[in-house]
Amino acid sequence: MNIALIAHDDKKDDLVRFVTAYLDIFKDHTLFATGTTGKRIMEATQLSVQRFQSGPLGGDQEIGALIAKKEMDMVIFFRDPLTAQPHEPDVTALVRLCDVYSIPLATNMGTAEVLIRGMKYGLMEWLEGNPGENNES
Ligand SMILES: O=C(CO)COP(=O)(O)O
Repeated sequence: MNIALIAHDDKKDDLVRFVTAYLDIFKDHTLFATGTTGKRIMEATQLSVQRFQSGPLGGDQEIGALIAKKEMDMVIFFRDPLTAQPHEPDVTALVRLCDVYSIPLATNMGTAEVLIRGMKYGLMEWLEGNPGENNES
């Protein structure tokens, strides 16, 4: 599966810890990330991550473009609900595209745990190879 990993600054440590805890799962998937998040993950793990621009410089939109092209299967985006982001419209657009294409999206650790455990037990099979399939028009 193609998985996007994104975290706002105050949540980056949490995401690095999360990815490290589930390394045995993430290593079998193709990972994408916004610039700084991807750098942090690669520094902390042996994982290869395709990095885009930093979020404020367009990284969220680049990941959104992959969703629109049906090339993304899951988004794990640890948002910081307590800090205003200069690129909030980009964040909203990314979340919206996940809804448009029915892409599983975790915006916090609790939901991410459920998604990753779901993957482990094969609950995401309906998605494989068919991102956004149910929104074909
Ligand atoms: O701002 C972000 C998401 O909106 C994340 O971007 P970075 O990973 O480059 O910090």
